[in-house]
Amino acid sequence: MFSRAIFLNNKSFNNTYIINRSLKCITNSLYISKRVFRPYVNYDNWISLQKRNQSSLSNSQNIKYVDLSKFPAENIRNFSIIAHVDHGKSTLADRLLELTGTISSNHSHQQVLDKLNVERERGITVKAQAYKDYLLNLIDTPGHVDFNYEVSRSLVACQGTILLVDASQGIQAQTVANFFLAFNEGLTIIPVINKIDLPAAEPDRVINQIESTFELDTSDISLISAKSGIGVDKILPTVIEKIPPPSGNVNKPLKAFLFDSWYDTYVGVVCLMEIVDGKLQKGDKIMSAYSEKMYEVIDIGIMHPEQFTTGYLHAGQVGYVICSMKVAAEAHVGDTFYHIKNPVDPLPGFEPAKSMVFAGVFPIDTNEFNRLDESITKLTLNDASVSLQRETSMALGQGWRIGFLGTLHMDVFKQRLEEPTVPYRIIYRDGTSKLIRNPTEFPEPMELQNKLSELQEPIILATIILPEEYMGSIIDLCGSRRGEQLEYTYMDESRVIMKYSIPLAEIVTDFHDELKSRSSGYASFDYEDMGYQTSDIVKMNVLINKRPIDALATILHRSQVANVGREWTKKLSEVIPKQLYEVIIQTTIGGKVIARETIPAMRKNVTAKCYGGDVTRNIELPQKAFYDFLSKGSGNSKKK
Ligand SMILES: Nc1nc2c(ncn2[C@@H]2O[C@H](COP(=O)(O)OP(=O)(O)OP(=O)(O)O)[C@@H](O)[C@H]2O)c(=O)[nH]1
Repeated sequence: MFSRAIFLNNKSFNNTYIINRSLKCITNSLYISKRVFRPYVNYDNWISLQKRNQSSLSNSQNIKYVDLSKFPAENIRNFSIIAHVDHGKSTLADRLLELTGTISSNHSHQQVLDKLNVERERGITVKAQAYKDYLLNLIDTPGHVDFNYEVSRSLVACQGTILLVDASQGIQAQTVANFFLAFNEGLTIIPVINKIDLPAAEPDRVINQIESTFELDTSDISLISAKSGIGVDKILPTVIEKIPPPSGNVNKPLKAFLFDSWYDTYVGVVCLMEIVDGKLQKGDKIMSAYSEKMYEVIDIGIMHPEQFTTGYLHAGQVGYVICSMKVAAEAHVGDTFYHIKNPVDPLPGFEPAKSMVFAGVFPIDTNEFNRLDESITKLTLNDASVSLQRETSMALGQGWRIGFLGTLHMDVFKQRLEEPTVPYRIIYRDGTSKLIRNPTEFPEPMELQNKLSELQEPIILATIILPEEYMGSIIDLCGSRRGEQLEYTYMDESRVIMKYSIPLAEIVTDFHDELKSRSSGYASFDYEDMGYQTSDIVKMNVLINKRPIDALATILHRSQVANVGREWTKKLSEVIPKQLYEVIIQTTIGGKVIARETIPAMRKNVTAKCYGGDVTRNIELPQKAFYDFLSKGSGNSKKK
């Protein structure tokens, strides 16, 4: 397994692995392709796509000229499509763009928007379409729960949304989550049932679900097949009729709302903004309400579907803005921009991005550090929501601790990372608190005793939708992950929605896979942040001949200590080769030994000598033993 390589920035780094929790679990291999290297670059920006696939995109003659002055606010509709994964959002978007002539109906285009599925998970784009006398801005939203905040911000830029539901699958967990995000933003929600061409389609059943779950009016619901085009022509007239125009005032001071950005190698950071009030034009000097940094607008226009310069955007319009922003990290989703001489109150709801899942990354060959460092730094340049910290481990040398918004976000960086960490919170008696993302930051026993008030861990609210016959098995699963059932309701005669509160640490690994396998793929899952909750968490140390191995320390719930402790000592005893002296492996909590294994010495006489003196002096735990230990799946041991 050590022969595999990862590729960052298209360069090969042999023997480089991504390792969770500093060292507890090494994955089989890490393959970061060039494509994943820019994970959240928005490839719906077709300039990027053209570079990748010239033949299918050489239709620039199809781009129509758009004169923005012809579209007063009442003729603008800003809308989005929200759906569970695979319910047909991209196919419908393609179809709508074809209908308006924004892209050709040439089949080579089909699913162009979907070619980079991983990247698309977070892709938020605006594709402006001129349709009759209307300018329709289709604002694409990320499809995954990790980006709930990003979804909610991109919905802020819309006045309405199409809630797309697959006619054969019905309402799924992300349909529910996305519905409530749109509902909470006060958007007009237009339900649409897709895939009616499928033999398994049950539109009547899905209509019932939509009525009972969301209480939406379905009297004139559109039944469509985005794939074949059936019924799609009715959608845009419904959008124009039902969704209100934006209500901004062009005469008020500028208020521009940033809801997405990406990094373009040629032009730097491209921001997507909605002009809530006022007018923004090329050459204007603007300021971020969050960072108070100043920028000058270099280019501005709409996505049609490529960047199409208009020189200005006014109230109600949505488009791209290129200003003198150097790195994506300066573009904060939800931030408000104003003219430097005319500050305004920022729009409510802004939250700086917060990482919830952390992974340690170390090169096996330390000579690769600089090259890997360069590539990882570039990665964070492109993705404002990745956080990066240098980390040094005694066992592994220099590496990085990379923070992600959630598990999918991390998956883009790394296809499968077995056991990432979550941030825990320490509350001190004096009322102060601290977040810890790394077991090395966990307070020492003395500090715990003298200063600590409580320890807390992040909790999520899980929404699981499943056929009733799998309830027992999923209830068992949630129970084994310290989940607490909050409610369950029947969506129709055979499908159930269950709500659970579960510690985030319990779902970041294989929860989703396990849910799928226990329900034969029928259960769907979505989650939202529920904040922190008091928890009996402890730090477990691993000692080799009495010396703690920092990279193997872990934070876990007290209920898991006995099992994990025993399993780890056993696994380590299997992978550490015999030495000239006896090797003692222990797992401890606050000095108390949980489990112990002994590897006998190769030769008795040497053992006696070493063991009698400084037991730590001669220990040279080979790195390979660590990797073997980790690759044996230590990370999953908690779950067994
Ligand atoms: N039979 C049928 N298949 C469809 C229809 N619409 C989409 N599909 C197929 O469903 C699959 C998922 O469609 P996408 O448009 O990629 O779905 P999506 O919601 O964008 O998926 P994500 O990008 O993963 O969020 C693709 O294989 C489509 O070809 C339809 O109306 N009928």
